[in-house]
Parts: sequence; structure tokens; C-alpha cells
Amino acid sequence: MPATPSPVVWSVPMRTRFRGLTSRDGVLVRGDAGWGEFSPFWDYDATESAAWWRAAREAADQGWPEPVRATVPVNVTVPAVDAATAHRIVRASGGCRTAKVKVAEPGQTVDDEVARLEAVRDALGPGGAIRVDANAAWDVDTAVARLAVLDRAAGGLEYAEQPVPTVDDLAALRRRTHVPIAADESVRRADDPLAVARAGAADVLVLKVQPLGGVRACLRIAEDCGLPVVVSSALESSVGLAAGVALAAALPELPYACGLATAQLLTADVVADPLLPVDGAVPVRRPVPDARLLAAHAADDALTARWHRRLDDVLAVAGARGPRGTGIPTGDPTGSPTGTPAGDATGPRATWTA
Ligand SMILES: O=C(O)CCC(=O)C1=CC=C[C@@H](O)[C@@H]1C(=O)O
Ligand SMILES: [Mg+2]
Repeated sequence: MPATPSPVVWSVPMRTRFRGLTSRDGVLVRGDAGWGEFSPFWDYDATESAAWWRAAREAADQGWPEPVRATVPVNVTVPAVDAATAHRIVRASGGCRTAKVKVAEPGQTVDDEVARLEAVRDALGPGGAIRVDANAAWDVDTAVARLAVLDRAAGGLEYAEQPVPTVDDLAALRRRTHVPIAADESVRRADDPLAVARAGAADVLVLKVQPLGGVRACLRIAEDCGLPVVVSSALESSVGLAAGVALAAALPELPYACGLATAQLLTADVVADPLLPVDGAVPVRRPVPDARLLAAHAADDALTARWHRRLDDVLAVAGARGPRGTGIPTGDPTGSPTGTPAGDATGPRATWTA
């Protein structure tokens, strides 16, 4: 049976608006080691997106380091939804005992956040862990005041993720709150991902495989930063999520549940066996794209062309290799020795010039 040509552009609606997104799209590329996902958010330019491409090529051409564990504990991710919906999401999470709750959503109030956190605590029970993510929305004074309120509402916060924008802000906030601070954007969008650790500005580092350039790059950050780390997704399909799971599986220490249950935020997936939590954990495995699902969720011509142009820009900036490592990326008519998807051949044949 002919395999699905690589690269393939996919698009899937989100179950709930998250990060301003109502749908998620990206590119899957296949190499000798299997399938990789290149899916930088559209606000990342070609220079920043080069790391995302390196992560995809690592997955496709090299594969990942050996795991030291067979399952990865994961948190449920609660978007900026009403209290009843938040409660339902936590209860339907597949046994997650940690919840990350979005706060500081534009247009919402502290009362919305308090109600959401109280509902999440009720759904989790007293033994659960609750963390919040403000995506750098507050100034330091606002963060000091707001974290005190949200800590009470949650019945105790495990940590607050990127409450404020800069490394200096994180350091200043850390001196004024007892809530532990996790750095996310200050790691993945920084020229030096270790700067926040060297500044003593965080208690935890968030590692996302695609923005940081791959599993091995993240393992080096984890080794060098001298802080506990938590793995989190970039809202990928299960093909891309598998890289985050591989990172979490290879880390010597895993003190926190990982933000890798985000397949739950998508209405569909490109694999027949999505990476979803069972009893609060995701198994360490590498799902293979399903040809029929790729066809069902193939991006339209306009979006496919947009991704073609984007990858041309990234390849030009980064001097990166195209799909299949050739430098002249073309549709791949042959099957891959590993990771050949189930089903009959489908999907658009794409050709990209380097
Ligand atoms: O960490 C999680 O629980 C899920 C992933 C997640 O929250 C995010 C993924 C990508 C970008 C952001 O929207 C957000 C984050 O800031 O961590
Ligand atoms: Mg974050």
C-alpha cells in the first residue's frame, strides 16, 4: 500500500478557544526515523520558527533518546472557560490530578478566575495540584496582588507560570510572593533560554520541544539550568506531542505533571490512537499518522500554500534541510521504513524549493 506523501499540511478545529486559536494547523514531515511535526504559531517569524523546524527534523531524521520511564504524568489544561465548563473538563480529564488553569484572559475579571479556580479545586479534590498560566499579562504589582487572591481561591497554587513578561519582572515578583514561579515565554522566546535561571528569576523552567529546537536541546537545558523542569506542549497533534512525551520520558527527574494532555483541546487528531491520559498519565509511545485522518483533516489549498511559503522562508533563513533531509524538499512517494501510516495513500503532494 503506497504511503502518505510527506510533507502533509493538516488543520483541526479547537474544542475551545485557547491562545486565541479556534483551530490548529501544521506540517508533518517524514524521515528515516519516522514522522515529525513543524507547527509554529503564526505569530512566530521565520527566524524564531527555525528552532521548530530543527525539532521536526530531529524527530524525522534521528528519533529521540531512550526513555527512562514507561508513562508520563500529565496535567489537564483548563482554558479561560466558565466555572461549570472548567469543572467538567477536569472531571473528564482521564484521571489527571494536576490542572493548569488559564488566567489573565483579555476581557475577563478576577471574579471569573476565582470562580474557575474554585470549580477546578472542587473537581480535583483537596489532594490535587493547581497551577495558573497568565502568559506574561500582568505587571509586578498586579501579579503580587492577584496571586494572593488566586492562591486562596485555588486552595493553594503549585506554581504560577509566566505571570509577568521579563526576567527582571520575574525576579522582582519572586521576591514578593510565596507562590513558586515557572518561566515559560522567558525560556522559549529568549535568545538565551538559561538567562532566567542564571538570574534566579524562577523556581521551575517550562520546556517545549518545538520552540526550543528539539528533545536533545531541551535535555541540555534541563541538565544545565540547575532547576526543576516541566515539559509542556505547543498544542500539537499527537505526532508532535510524541516529542514532548519522549522528552518527559528521557528526563532523569520528572517532579511535575507535564502539560502534554492537550490533544484534549483539539476536536480531532491525525493518528488513530491519540496520546490521551489514562489514570492521569500518558504512555510513552509514538503514534503514526493515519492516512485516512490526514485526508479528512488536510488543510485547504490556501492554508497549504501558506505553509509552503512559510517553510520556504524558514529554510532560507535557517539554511535548514527540507523534508527528507535533501535540501530540495519534495513530496515523498516512497514509504518510510518506519512510521508508514495505516490506510491508503492520500494527502496533497507538496513540493518545496529550498
Ligand atoms: O502546559 C499546558 O498545560 C498545555 C500547553 C499550554 O498551556 C500552552 C501551550 C502553548 C502556548 C500557550 O498557549 C500555553 C502556554 O503558555 O504554556
Ligand atoms: Mg505557558
